[in-house]
Amino acid sequence: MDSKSPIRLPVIDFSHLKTPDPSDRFVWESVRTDVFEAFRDYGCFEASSFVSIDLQESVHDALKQLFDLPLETKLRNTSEIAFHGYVQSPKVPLYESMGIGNPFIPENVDSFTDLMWPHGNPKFCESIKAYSRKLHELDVTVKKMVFESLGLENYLDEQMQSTGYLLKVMKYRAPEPNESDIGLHTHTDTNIMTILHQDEIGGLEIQTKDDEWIRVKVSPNSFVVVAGETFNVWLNGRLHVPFHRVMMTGNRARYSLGFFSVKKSSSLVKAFDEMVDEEHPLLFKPFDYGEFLKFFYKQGGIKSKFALKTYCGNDLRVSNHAERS
Ligand SMILES: O=C(O)CCC(=O)C(=O)O
Ligand SMILES: [Fe+2]
Repeated sequence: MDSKSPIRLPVIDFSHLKTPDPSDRFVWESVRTDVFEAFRDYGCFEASSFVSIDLQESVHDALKQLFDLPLETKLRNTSEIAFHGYVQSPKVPLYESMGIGNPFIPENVDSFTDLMWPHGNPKFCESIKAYSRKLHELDVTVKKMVFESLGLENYLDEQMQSTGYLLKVMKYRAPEPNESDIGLHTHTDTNIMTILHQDEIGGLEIQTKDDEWIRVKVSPNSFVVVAGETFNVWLNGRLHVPFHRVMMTGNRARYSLGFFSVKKSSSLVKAFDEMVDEEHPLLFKPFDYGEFLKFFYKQGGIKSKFALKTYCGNDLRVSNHAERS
């Protein structure tokens, strides 16, 4: 048996939740408990049954069509914001990605589609729009559940106002026989939260608190929801933020998709006051997200494993010592 297969991420069924604010409190509260415990213990979970298999399939067809476009067409997708444009880098030779900012705004998907297909591609456009609406709904639902679990619901609206979104679509080609099988290096996500979906090739691996790697089971109908560093700063360390990576196997290309919620640049990230007390001393000093990203990319971006701790970690030993002296 594969040494990475015995443990599985918690699987949470979202099919009984009709809307983000359901009338059935019992279902809501039981899913909410599962979500919070999964984030606390694993930093992630599989959310099943949130979109239909038909929609998943049409989005995956759309991705293949997109990455099959000629390179010069893909390069038209440019942006000053990291990962919003076309990305291909010798640091991650198997990897290629493109991004659509705030994709639940229909005009943003329209202009991306026009850029790639000047004669139009209504099927691509409509399936990405429908998908983004669902992912946005899942994002809000999960955050509302985590905030409610800690009595922080009053912060939700304010935090949503200062959040931007990125739909990042990714292709990993199969490695040549002499190449490394690393699709994406071990990293944590520095943003608030990420919702991932991978196709049937698989390869996403998540590290547990006990440093064991779990190879995420492929499922056509589920997403992996991953807690990011920013979320953990707000909650002053109450979540686990998992290391993860992509390892390629076999000889077929892998397609995946990530819906990233990101604190807007030039907004302050700091722990909520209620999360800091004697038992939970402040772990991270308040910081500006845009400034942190500049530091992060200077350090080599995705390869710098403990970037946030290095940037703004509160060295408790030092501050305790300072208080004493
Ligand atoms: O492709 C994947 O499944 C993972 C991507 C990822 O972790 C990231 O872009 O941060
Ligand atoms: Fe990631």
